[in-house]
Order: sequence, then structure tokens, then C-alpha cells
Amino acid sequence: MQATTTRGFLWSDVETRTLLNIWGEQDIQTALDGNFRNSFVYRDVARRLGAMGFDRTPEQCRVRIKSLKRQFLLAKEGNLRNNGQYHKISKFYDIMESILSSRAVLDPQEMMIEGGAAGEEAVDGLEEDGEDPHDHDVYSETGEGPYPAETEVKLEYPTVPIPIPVKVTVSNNNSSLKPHNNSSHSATTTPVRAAKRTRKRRANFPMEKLMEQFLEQSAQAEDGFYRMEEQRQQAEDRRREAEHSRELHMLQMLGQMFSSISTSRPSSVATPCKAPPAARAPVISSASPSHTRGPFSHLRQPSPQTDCCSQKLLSSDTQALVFERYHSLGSASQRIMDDDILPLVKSVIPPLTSKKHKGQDGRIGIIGGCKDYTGAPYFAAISALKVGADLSHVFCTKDAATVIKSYSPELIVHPVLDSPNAVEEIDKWLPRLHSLVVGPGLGREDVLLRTAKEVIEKCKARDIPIVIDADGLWLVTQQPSVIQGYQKGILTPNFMEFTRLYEALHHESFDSSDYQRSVLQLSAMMGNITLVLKGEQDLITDGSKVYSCSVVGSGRRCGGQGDLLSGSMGVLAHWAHAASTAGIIRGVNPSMVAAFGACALTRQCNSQAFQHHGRSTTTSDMIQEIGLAFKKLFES
Ligand SMILES: NC(=O)C1=CN([C@@H]2O[C@H](COP(=O)(O)OP(=O)(O)OC[C@H]3O[C@@H](n4cnc5c(N)ncnc54)[C@H](O)[C@@H]3O)[C@@H](O)[C@H]2O)[C@@H](O)CC1
Ligand SMILES: Nc1ncnc2c1ncn2[C@@H]1O[C@H](COP(=O)(O)OP(=O)(O)OP(=O)(O)O)[C@@H](O)[C@H]1O
Repeated sequence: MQATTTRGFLWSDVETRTLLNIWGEQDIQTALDGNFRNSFVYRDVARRLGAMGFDRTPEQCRVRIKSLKRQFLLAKEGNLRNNGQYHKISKFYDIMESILSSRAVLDPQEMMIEGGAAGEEAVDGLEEDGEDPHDHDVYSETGEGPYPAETEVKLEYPTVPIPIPVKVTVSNNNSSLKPHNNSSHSATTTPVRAAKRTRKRRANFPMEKLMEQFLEQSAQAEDGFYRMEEQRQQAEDRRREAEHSRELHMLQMLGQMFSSISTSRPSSVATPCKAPPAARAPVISSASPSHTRGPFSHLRQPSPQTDCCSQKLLSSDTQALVFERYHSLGSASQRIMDDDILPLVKSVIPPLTSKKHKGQDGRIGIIGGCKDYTGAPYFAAISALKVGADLSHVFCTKDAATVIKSYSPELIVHPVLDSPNAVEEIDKWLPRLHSLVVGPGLGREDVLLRTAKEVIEKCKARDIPIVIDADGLWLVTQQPSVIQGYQKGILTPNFMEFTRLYEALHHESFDSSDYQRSVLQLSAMMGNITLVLKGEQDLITDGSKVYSCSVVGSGRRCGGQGDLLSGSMGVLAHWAHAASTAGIIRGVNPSMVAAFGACALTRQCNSQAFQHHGRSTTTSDMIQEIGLAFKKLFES
């Protein structure tokens, strides 16, 4: 996918993340580690960044990385001192930490105290000599990020006079310490440098008390800075929230305008209707046949207007405004697709170009696969590849690994799930993954569920999309908080899994005559996480609206279809969130788009496979159909 291109000198978050992903690649890190001269490495970094659609010079990349490292170290220093309250100073703290923590040479404490410029540069073997005099200029030249949290900290360091009144002469080396009461000096000195300098002096002079006082005041100055920084960020958050609710309000008004236009229009007009932008009130958007069937039939009301779509605002029993659309069942499967959601799915699919390198279109991880279940993680992982991911990793138990490998040479299989340091082993790979699917064939052993839980936590910290299915949902049923409120999380329960989860949260059985209400309720209770209730129609919700996907499947319900669904969803979730970050889709929840795309694809595969194999259709047959089904749905 073409990401947004460089905006002048400013580094956007997407661009910075892309840079960090490239910089964190093992070959780049190895090249930096082993070479004092690194210009060729940054040339490679800039080239890879260029392939992702961001035009930067090697020097800009190098300077940006250097700046990010400094912010990280500063935040880390703060972390060590004040239990993480300085975390926010480095926007990309987690990803930096994951990359740098694997590099033994980097000891932030040591660098802060001793290393100075040379120490820091030596970490990457950067060619530039000395950092201090030039850094400020370089940053402003290259337009460091738009956010103050991204800018060189020395610019923002508050002016706190440090009143050390006397000039002290030290006998052993005759050098003198001139204490600073100079505000402009402290305003342009980073805490790092203050710490370096003060601690060096402390080592040189016996005036411990004086120096302690100096250090204490220096630390207070830092505290002040970080407090100010936190306040600034809170103010920024409030501003964004206000902006968001203003936009929402506008959208709601627009929605009402559209609906009143559409209801006053003659219903026989067979023009495609555009749905109004989503409002906060529950919305049902259903792509369904004109005849009703099964437990979800209450979602639709047969309309006399076939071959057209109509929209109306209804008052539901909960008195919320409900937006409904009807579609007639046409002969071609596309005709029953929701004409608003399908283009969104299409738009998040990255184009295939010769400029890309392996991995760019998706590196997906599957947590699952144990002695009893080897098929499920295989189905999920191979489906991810067939949908278009470049690399698919399976993290399974030792005894499942060889079996899974034997199914396919395409998969990268890690036999770590039951190892004593499973979480660390998996954590090593997380910086490289674009999304994670947790649960297919995981089993329900406590130790495996505990590992899955910790891995989920780590993924959340990295802001990686997570799809939870099968035994992963068992874990969520026991501990909903593991994923509650995580907006990049998607749950894909079948009927049984949904029932268990609903009852665990509500402490009562759900009303099976009103699925739509139940899915909305459950999603809301889970903090508006995206939820897919699989069934005759798949109901997809984020607690504010419900999409219903009823692309024609077949009557065949062989095991493993859910794994095809979750593996595909992992890829689509990555694409949809990347597209959303790049501004390609707006005003819509990317997880909902991904979920709808995966459901439509699974059902289309089922239908195609059934046409060939009838009753003997298996999930492997469906997987064979992914390419064609994808093309029919999303590339026609
Ligand atoms: N080849 C494989 O390795 C496969 C492994 N699988 C794994 O098997 C493990 C257990 O999965 P299960 O799905 O069996 O979970 P459960 O052990 O919770 O069983 C769910 C049960 O609910 C039943 N059920 C499903 N939909 C229903 C409905 N609408 N109404 C009434 N009953 C319904 C099913 O027949 C099943 O017996 C998971 O780890 C899963 O990933 C499955 O993915 C299937 C394929
Ligand atoms: N009655 C149905 N009619 C049509 N399609 C269905 C039906 N039930 C499920 N599906 C499709 O199959 C997909 C998988 O759903 P299913 O209920 O089989 O999941 P599961 O039980 O979790 O699967 P698994 O066997 O992998 O554990 C759903 O996304 C849906 O698109």
C-alpha cells in the first residue's frame, strides 16, 4: 500500500513508525552494530523507506533515529527515577525499547552518565562526531515531528535557577567550579547533559554536599518540566476530544439530513444509496437477502421494494435511532453485499507493486497450536498468507510444531508456547508483527492461557491489532479485562463462545430472540470492542452499529472455517488500521471494515468450495478458493 508521502520536513507518526520498523529489522541492526561507518546502512534505510512511499535522505533518517534515541533515553532515565511517569516524553518509547533492549551495548544509565556524545554514537557506530553543538540545528532543519513531545527536549526544559552561590576552588587539581545561576543556561541544557555534567563533577570534587544540592535541584527542574509536559498533553487531549465531538455532531446532523431526503424520495428509484456517516446511536446496516431466514430475521423487514436499497430512521424499543438498509437478493453475490462497506474493504487493500519488499504487506502471528489441535493454527496461518500477508508465524507448543511444519513449508513455526520463557520468546518477534491472532487450537491449559494473556498485554502496549478466536475467547471469558476497551481488538465468537462470554459478563442468559441487541450490549460491556457473532448471518458490531454480512455460503459447516476467518481477519485488520492511519479511510472503525471483509471472504470461499465438492467440502477446499473469492469480492 502506498503510505502517505513525506510532508515537508515534518515526520508524521506513520512515517516515524515505518522508519522505526525498518531500523528495527535485524539486518539493519546487525549492520549498525558491526560498523563504525554507517552511511551505507542509512542509505539502505532511506531506500526501504522510499519503497514504502516516504521520501527521505539517509541523513534525515539518521538524524531522526538519533533524535528518537535521545528522547527514549531521556524517558528511560525518567522511568528509572520516577516509576514511569516520564513515559510520555518519548512517543515511540515502546517500540524503541523493544529494538534497543535487544542490543546489549546500550546501557542507558551508563550512557547518561559516562558516554556523552561518543558513547551514544557508538551504539550505532554513527559517523558523526559529537552531538551537542549541532543537534539543535539539525533537528530544526529536518523539522522534527509536529508534536512538542517529539521535539528536542532541551528547548522545553524549564528555566529553574540553581543558586549555588560560591566559587569553589578544589585543591587536588586546581580547577574551579562555577555554580550556575544562569537561567538561559539551564533552559538550553537537557536533563541528560545536566546529569552527565553534574555526575562527572561529583566524581571529580569532594564537595559532595554542594553537588547533592545541585543534583537535587536539577532533578526538581526535570520534575517541573515533565509536569508541564503532562499538562500540555492533557490540554491537547481535551482539545482533540472537543474537536471529535464537534465532528460527531456534524455527522449526526448530516445523517439526519440524508435520511429525511431518502425517505421523501420515491422508493422505486433504483439508485445506489449512500449510507449516512455513522452516528453514535446504534445502527444496523444489513446486507441481506430479501427473504428472511433464521434467528436473525428480525433484523430485516421484508420490503416490497426489491432491487433497490431504502433507508429509514426508525425508533427502536430502546428509543435509539436505528438506521436500516434493505437489499434484495440478486443473482450475483456482489449484489447482496453492502454497497457502503465493500468499497471500504476494497480501499484498504494494498496495491501490488514491484517497489515493495517482503514483509510490507503483512507479517501476521498466530498464537495457538497444541498437542490436540494442529489444524486450527495451520488454517489460520495459511489463510493469512493466501489473503495476501507476506509472512505468517505460528507460535505453538513443541509437540505441535513439527506437525504444523509438515503441513506447509510456507509457515514460520516457533515451538515456544510451552517453553518456560514463552513470553520472552514471543515478545522478541512482536516488533516485527503487524497483527496477532490469538486462540486457534490454543487449548485451555492454564499455562498456555497465561502465556496468551501476557502476549496480548504486550501487543496492546505496541498498539498491534489483535483478533481473538476459539480458545482465546475462553481466556476472555475468564478475564474480560485482558482485551476490554482495546480498540484494535476483534472478538470472533461462534454461538457457543458468544453465549459463554455474554453470560459471564451479564450473569444471566441472553435473549436469543434479539441477537442484535445482545451483540450491541456485549460489545458495549467490552468497552466497544469490535465483535463478530458468526452464524447464518455474521453480525459485526462495535457497540454503536451493527453490520450484518450474509454473503451466500452453503449448508456445509465443517470445522476450521472459523480459523480461515480469523487468519484472514488478522491481515485485513492490519491493512485497515494502516489505511486509517494513512487517512485512506476516515470516519469509520477500521476493525469493523476488516471484520466485514473477512466474513464476506470466508462465506464466499465456502460457497465456491461447495459448488465443487458439495457435502465433502472441507476447510482445505475453502482455502484453495481464497484467491478467486478475494478477486471476485474485492478486485472486480
Ligand atoms: N482441525 C483442527 O485442529 C480444528 C481445531 N479447532 C479448535 O478446537 C478447539 C475447540 O473449539 P470448539 O469450537 O470445538 O469449541 P468448544 O469446545 O467450545 O465447542 C463448541 C461447541 O459448540 C457447538 N456449536 C457451535 N456452534 C453452535 C451453535 N450455533 N449452536 C449450538 N452449538 C454450537 C460445536 O459443535 C462445538 O461442539 C479450538 O481451539 C479450535 O480452534 C477448531 O478450530 C476446528 C478445527
Ligand atoms: N449457518 C451459516 N451459514 C452460512 N455461513 C455460516 C454459518 N455459520 C457460520 N458460517 C460462516 O462460517 C464462518 C465460521 O463460523 P463457525 O461458526 O463455523 O466458526 P467456528 O465454530 O469458530 O469455527 P471453527 O470450526 O474454526 O472453530 C463464519 O464467519 C460464517 O461466515
